[in-house]
Amino acid sequence: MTRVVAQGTFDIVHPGHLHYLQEAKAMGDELHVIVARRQNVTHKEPPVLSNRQRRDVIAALETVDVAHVGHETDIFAPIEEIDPDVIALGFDQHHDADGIREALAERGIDCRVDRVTGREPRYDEEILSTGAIIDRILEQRGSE
Ligand SMILES: Cc1cc2nc3c(=O)[nH]c(=O)nc-3n(C[C@H](O)[C@H](O)[C@H](O)COP(=O)(O)O)c2cc1C
Ligand SMILES: Nc1ncnc2c1ncn2[C@@H]1O[C@H](COP(=O)(O)OP(=O)(O)OP(=O)(O)O)[C@@H](O)[C@H]1O
Repeated sequence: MTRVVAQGTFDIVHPGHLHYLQEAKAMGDELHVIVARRQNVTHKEPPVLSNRQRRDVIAALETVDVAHVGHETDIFAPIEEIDPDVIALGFDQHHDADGIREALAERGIDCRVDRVTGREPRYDEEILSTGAIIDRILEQRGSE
């Protein structure tokens, strides 16, 4: 049984997220998803939706076996608990795969780190970024 971990913010789910989670699931048999805590999303605008709401939506997806709200301070604490065989990084996740491999080795966690592919829009109106969906909302509703 191969256990895979995926992670991200997942604020307003879109088909790019579905692609990521499907590819991550295809790397093994059981998919766990760590949903980033709002306080740890510091490299972009923090999510609009709460930790729990984002976790609950991800948990309801068919590809996902278990969804967890991430740890407050130590991103490797849930990894130690889940004990995955593979960590699937998203195509544009800012984390450095080698840095993660080093941190895993220091903690004695035996786990592969792979990156999944990105997905391009399949039609004109398809929006594959939460930030772009929020921009569209502000554009269309912001002045109401
Ligand atoms: C292996 C791994 C484990 C993570 N675990 C946590 C965690 O426990 N808690 C958390 O808040 N964020 C965690 N994160 C960070 C977020 O999932 C995420 O990468 C970032 O904060 C959100 O940015 P993104 O949606 O652009 O990837 C983890 C990231 C990685 C790569
Ligand atoms: N178009 C896409 N194709 C493949 N994976 C994607 C796509 N969009 C997002 N992902 C993946 O989903 C995971 C979570 O992404 P995240 O929650 O940061 O969404 P986002 O839409 O990229 O957000 P934002 O637009 O605010 O940067 C990341 O690993 C990311 O690589």
